[in-house]
Amino acid sequence: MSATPAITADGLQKRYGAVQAVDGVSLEIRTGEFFGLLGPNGAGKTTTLEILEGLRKPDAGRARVLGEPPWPRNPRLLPRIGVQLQASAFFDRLTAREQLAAFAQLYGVGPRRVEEMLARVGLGEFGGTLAERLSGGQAQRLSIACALVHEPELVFLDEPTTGLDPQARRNLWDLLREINADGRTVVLTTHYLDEAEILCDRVAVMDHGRILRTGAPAALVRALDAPTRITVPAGALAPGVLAEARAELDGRVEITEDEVSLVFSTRDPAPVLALLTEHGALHGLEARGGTLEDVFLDLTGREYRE
Ligand SMILES: Nc1ncnc2c1ncn2[C@@H]1O[C@H](COP(=O)(O)OP(=O)(O)OP(=O)(O)O)[C@@H](O)[C@H]1O
Repeated sequence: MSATPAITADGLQKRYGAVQAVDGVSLEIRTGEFFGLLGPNGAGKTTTLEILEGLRKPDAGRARVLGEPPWPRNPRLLPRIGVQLQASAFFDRLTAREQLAAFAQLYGVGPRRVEEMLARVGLGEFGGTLAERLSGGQAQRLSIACALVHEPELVFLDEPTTGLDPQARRNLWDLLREINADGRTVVLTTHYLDEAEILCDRVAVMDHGRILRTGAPAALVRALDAPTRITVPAGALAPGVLAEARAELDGRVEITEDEVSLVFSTRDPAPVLALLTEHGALHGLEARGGTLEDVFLDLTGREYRE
């Protein structure tokens, strides 16, 4: 990883009428990093991305992308960055191959690269299919191929997996990982917590136009010091044992039971595990630490809604 950041932003602002869409965003994205802007709908992720892509002028603040100002539209940057357009922006009545070839031509890239890219994104057999006939996942792959056809160092992706079924999302995650493993810096926006957690080296958690926290997903979760939830099937402990445990662990462990589950919530799981082991109640045990959902709740005081 090079020491020069791929992107820096300082105090970015953007207002649309009464809406302050971006409200003082500062960030630094390292070269080679897989970076996520994470937040609920309307958090200002797309607007921030568009400023970094050079598609929108900020009202205030300063951005540098690969050492260059992205605005006004900077011709030195265009060959070095890839911007994934929404699938709906495809030209009408073109096949997947023709669509990609049109992008390749814009960048002066030859036809061999078009075939390579089709294969690379798993569309090798669909080159002759009309873009409008592709499935949601295939269309996303084609739009990613269009963003990559000129081999950019830095790729911007705006909610690349929105609307896809779980299998298609997983397949696309594999592709995105490969793109990053090639050495490219990847910046994506997402409102999916699991996606951010699984893919991103670091995320910026956004809400109401501001970045609330930036860090590696695991580090953000750890810093929260959220309790561990240990769950076993309801009835795993006899009522007498449970009553005794409640008395003994009072103040250290919160114990709740409904018809389905017996749940222990604690920052000190050892005595709970010892108790369950002693009573042969480990069958079906699940343990879960905090998640980015807890981080969001902690930062905003409200539940995260995708
Ligand atoms: N062109 C525009 N004109 C007016 N308001 C806009 C425009 N674009 C975005 N907004 C508003 O600015 C705010 C931030 O929008 P933005 O699209 O950046 O958020 P987002 O986090 O990407 O959300 P989403 O996932 O819904 O796209 C929202 O309140 C949105 O309604």
